[in-house]
Amino acid sequence: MSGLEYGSTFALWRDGSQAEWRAFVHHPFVEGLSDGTLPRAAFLHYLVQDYVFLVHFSRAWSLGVVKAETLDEMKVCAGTVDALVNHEMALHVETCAAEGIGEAALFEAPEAFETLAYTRYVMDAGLQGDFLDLMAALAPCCFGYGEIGARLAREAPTDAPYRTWIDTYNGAAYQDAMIRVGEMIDAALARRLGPEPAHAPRWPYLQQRFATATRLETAFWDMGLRGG
Ligand SMILES: Cc1ncc(C[n+]2csc(CCO)c2C)c(N)n1
Repeated sequence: MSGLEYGSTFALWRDGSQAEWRAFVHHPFVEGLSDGTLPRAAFLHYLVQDYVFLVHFSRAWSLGVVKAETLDEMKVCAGTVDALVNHEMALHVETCAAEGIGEAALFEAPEAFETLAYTRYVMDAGLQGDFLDLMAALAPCCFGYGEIGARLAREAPTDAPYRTWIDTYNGAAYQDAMIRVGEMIDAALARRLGPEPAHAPRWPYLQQRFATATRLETAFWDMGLRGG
């Protein structure tokens, strides 16, 4: 991958956190999704926690609407909230329903510390900081799953047991939405930091937020594996 699929800011952030990024996108949990060796119990444990994660992530994207400075930023953030609460969580609800776990149980699921740490870190980035701090903390989730979905769609066998998960994140709807998020983030940085955002004094702080959120993604996979 050239790293430019989701915009130039993401490419810079990813290059600035290479070790953390690799640990996230090549995690054993991801390789298990690809070759089908991931235990079903680990997948379901992950999926229940991911539902809780998405509830709080929707709140964080809603904060993006509050912190936005342009209508385009509001549109992308509001569109992501809509996609999450009205569409994306359906993958979780349907897969869990097939295993006898209802939506009320999902909503009530006790939150793992890893879920709590990651979602509240992102929320705090947005509350303490501004729109850019929030986007730096949200970016690994968007582009990481986009990258993983695209790679696994190429590498995994067509009849892989976790194909529905893979196809969801490799799907055109998801990939197009992430491209749009990447464009919006590039414009948001240019607007606030000028044409060379990486030279701005606060760039290292944004890079650090991206790195921390990436480490929290890795911890989330670790938590999934322990549930197996
Ligand atoms: C732990 C975890 N990280 C990332 C995603 C993927 N994701 C969650 S919210 C969102 C934004 C727009 O849809 C994306 C891409 C996930 N499901 N679970």
